[in-house]
Amino acid sequence: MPPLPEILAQLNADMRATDDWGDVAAYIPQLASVDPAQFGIAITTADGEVFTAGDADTPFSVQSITKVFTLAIALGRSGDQLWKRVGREPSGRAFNSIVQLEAEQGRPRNPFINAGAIVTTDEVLTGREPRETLAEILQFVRAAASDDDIHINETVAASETAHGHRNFALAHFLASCGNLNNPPEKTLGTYFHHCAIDMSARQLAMAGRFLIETDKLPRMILPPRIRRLNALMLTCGHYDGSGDFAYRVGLPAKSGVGGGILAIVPGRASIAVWSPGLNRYGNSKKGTQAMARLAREMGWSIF
Ligand SMILES: NC(=O)CC[C@H](N)C(=O)O
Repeated sequence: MPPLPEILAQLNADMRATDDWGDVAAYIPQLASVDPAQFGIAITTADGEVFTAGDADTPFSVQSITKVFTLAIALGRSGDQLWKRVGREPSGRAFNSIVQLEAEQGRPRNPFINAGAIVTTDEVLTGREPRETLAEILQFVRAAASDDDIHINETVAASETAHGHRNFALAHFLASCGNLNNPPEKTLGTYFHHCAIDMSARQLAMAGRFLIETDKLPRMILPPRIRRLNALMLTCGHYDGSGDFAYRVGLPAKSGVGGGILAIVPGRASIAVWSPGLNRYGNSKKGTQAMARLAREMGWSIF
């Protein structure tokens, strides 16, 4: 097998060789105006090595990938009590589905679809102000990445709020079912802001290290919880494309509508890939292709 830097350089070249980049998210202008023809990848290993290729230092909107960090904090705060409010089954529906939430009386299917992440955000927010909650989330992400240069993009957050009709519908429905502790506007404001964190692929791969489960790195959460977060990423991390991603790649992973994907190779590595064009499930098109090839070439599938 060629060394990892060579594999990444070849992957980067091959991803750029075709122009089927997919379509960027169009629901807010800040994402709609991103050039789809970009690709970056970063890998951090349990041994502390970092490998990158392509646009690995370009910041992008991590969006739903922050749901992993919020869930880790919510579980740290509330433990298994959280599961009274949100389930842990794959949704088989779009990430912003309204119909499923009604059919299931306001208990979202899992913490990685929008309704579920609104609930975990609400849980972390309970008893605090949005400012403190966002500071806690940012602090967690920065500590995980060993990098203080990670920030919330206020323009993206404002735009999410201005265009967030569907998320408002989900939050109000949750409130009507008694599954929101805070006013919908307050919880959503916090949710929109943590989704609006910008990171590069390098920063995201670094931030994912706490999910690797190894004695070689500082521990941020307990091993049983790491395993459970990984299980949820595998089964629910790509919305209604989760089965397809598990089939093609075979790694626990979480995607965001900004075109990022964070994948974990248990015991070995954290991988972040970014390419803003999306496939029909709203997951990065080239990012998924690249992950599939990398996992195959490195023999990294967990199966
Ligand atoms: N899939 C995503 O990344 C969705 C996150 C986005 N902020 C939303 O709420 O719609």
